[in-house]
Amino acid sequence: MTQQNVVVSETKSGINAAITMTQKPPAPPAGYIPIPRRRILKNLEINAGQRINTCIDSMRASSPTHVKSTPSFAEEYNSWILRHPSALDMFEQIKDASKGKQIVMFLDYDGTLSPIVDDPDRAFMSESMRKTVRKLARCFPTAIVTGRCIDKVYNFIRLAELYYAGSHGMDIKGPTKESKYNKNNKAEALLFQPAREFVPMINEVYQKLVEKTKSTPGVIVENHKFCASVHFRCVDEKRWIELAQQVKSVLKEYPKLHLTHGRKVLEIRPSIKWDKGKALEFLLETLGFANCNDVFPVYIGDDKTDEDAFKKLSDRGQGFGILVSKFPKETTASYSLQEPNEVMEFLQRLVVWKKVTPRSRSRV
Ligand SMILES: O=P(O)(O)OC[C@H]1O[C@H](O[C@H]2O[C@H](CO)[C@@H](O)[C@H](O)[C@H]2O)[C@H](O)[C@@H](O)[C@@H]1O
Repeated sequence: MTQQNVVVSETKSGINAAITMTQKPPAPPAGYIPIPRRRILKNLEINAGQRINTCIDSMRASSPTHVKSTPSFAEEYNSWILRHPSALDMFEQIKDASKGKQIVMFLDYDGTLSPIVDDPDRAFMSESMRKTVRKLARCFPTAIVTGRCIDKVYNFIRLAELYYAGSHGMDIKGPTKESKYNKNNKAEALLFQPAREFVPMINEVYQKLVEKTKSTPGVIVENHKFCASVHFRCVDEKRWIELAQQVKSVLKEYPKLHLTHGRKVLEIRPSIKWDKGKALEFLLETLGFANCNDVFPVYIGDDKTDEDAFKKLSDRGQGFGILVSKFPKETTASYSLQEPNEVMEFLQRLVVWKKVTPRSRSRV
């Protein structure tokens, strides 16, 4: 396998934070009114408290408790579905919009191809979903874009003909099985890891997180090689503050890492300018669609981290995003599907359409 250049850029905030902690404060300017040290410390405590509260708010937001039968929910849902109609209901329009263009499929895993379950190690994909994705990959170039590390997601999917972008796009690999889209196994050489230098740090943080959170019942910590996850789906809500504090106390030693939130999961990620949106763009370039007008990328995902990819498509003005959700959520995706079963139906319809569409009407 060949390896492409490693591009790593760090956010200023992480570096600044490190400098602030080690440097002596500069001399006060003329007219400077000294603030008592006690008040500064108090303010720092308030800021730290606010940060924990923000973290707790995000943890709650990742697990909304909607009462579907209330009139206000119905009203909110009806207005949302008008803005993000079902991709199944809009299938004819989607077909029309993509005619003559090369569809490229991007699929998130958890909550999109497999239903959300309590134990991340048991998030199995159904056999019918696997068959559908296999057929899909015969019709269109298809990539899995996931927060999980490639090895874990591959164990669930087991389809060698797909592109994989694991660890939130920080680990990109091409198909290992020859297909229509990677003749002569050219794509097999593809390996792109923009956060490679963070692997030892993530390993260290993972071990510290396991140690720090072991007193919190229900917590699961996962090592995804280029990032780590702390699951709180099975942690009693009364202990969320304690858990957020444990995680933050580990992270404060690592200014080059930052925290994001997924579905009942805290994600620890390197502070580099890379996300699922960048991974999508990279894959389109790899497939030869860098400056192409006749490409039609479709990204299906259910989580906050998928928004980076939805936004990328919206910025490019190409294709569209589909959010998998039963509940109204703020999103840049154009369409929606309620659950993995609907995703499967949508993919099956694409396959059937592709098979009956004369060659002249679609690009491949
Ligand atoms: O990008 P994704 O493929 O959606 O991965 C995001 C996270 O997915 C997994 O966690 C989620 O699914 C679990 C199994 O259903 C569920 O228990 C958890 O609450 C969800 O957040 C995965 O375990 C994480 O590491 C991924 O970051």
